[in-house]
Amino acid sequence: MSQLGYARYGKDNVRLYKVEKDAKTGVHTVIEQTVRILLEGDIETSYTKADNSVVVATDTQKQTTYILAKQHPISPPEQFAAVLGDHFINTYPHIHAAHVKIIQHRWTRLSVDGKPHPHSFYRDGEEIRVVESVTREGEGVSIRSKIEKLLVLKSTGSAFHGFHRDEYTRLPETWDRILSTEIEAGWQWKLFKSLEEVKKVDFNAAWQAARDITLDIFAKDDSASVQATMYKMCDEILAAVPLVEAVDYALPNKHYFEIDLSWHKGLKNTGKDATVFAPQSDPNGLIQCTVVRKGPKSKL
Ligand SMILES: O=c1[nH]c(=O)c2[nH]c(=O)[nH]c2[nH]1
Repeated sequence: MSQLGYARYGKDNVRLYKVEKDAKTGVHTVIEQTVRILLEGDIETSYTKADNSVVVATDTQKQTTYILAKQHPISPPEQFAAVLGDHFINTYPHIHAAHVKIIQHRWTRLSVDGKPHPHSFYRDGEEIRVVESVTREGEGVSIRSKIEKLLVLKSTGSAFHGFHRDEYTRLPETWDRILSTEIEAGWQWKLFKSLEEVKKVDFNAAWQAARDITLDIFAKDDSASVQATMYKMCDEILAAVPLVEAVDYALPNKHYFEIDLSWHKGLKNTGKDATVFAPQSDPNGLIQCTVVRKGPKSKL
């Protein structure tokens, strides 16, 4: 009558905190992550025959996360994701693939009396660093790194004109508008054949470059559209990180509407006189793209 089409299972929302204490200086470094593990393999009978003998319990996966976090660095998260994936496919012969997602939360060192404090940190925004990896037996590790929830706004230096017009078009052209978005940027690494290959890569430098490029272009570009600005970001990241195969962005266009206040004593608040705006929570534009290195034309 029926058969299992696809299955994977694991532990989600494993919260992890690790501190490194420099014995000489007394300086602590802290990392907080949220980990998801999903395993694939010869696990059909656990669904179809109530056969739990093939189940590596999700609690075991959680305990393993803690143990490997103790035995290995958990930063950069790309490498820890690969360590976890490697463990599951090499420890259990019937497990053939491990999907690992790690969200790294921000703990930024506090400055106190003008000096970096040795053991105090603060959350300087909701931005997260995300890694999604798949370790597949006999193939290697596929890794995608991401920046998410980085909220930015520029109060000028953005235009939108020359767009297609027809009888459905109401939007006026603008040469000066507010541009705000919550940055979601991803970069796909070339397939790594082994954990050893992964360990040689400077993922932190790539993350820093992607973040710097994103913010630099956001601020400096005389933006013709979200589309044109995000393409420049992708292009520069591809140039800066040779091991990256593709860069993608998903940018909501968070609109700020002008408010006509002329009904009140002729108050001027439109066009070049606009200073008070109404931020919109919805709807929002959503502009996405993936940019790859030049080669045979890909489908668009
Ligand atoms: O940068 C933009 N891209 C669009 O596609 C678009 N559409 C729209 O209404 N405003 C904007 N802005």
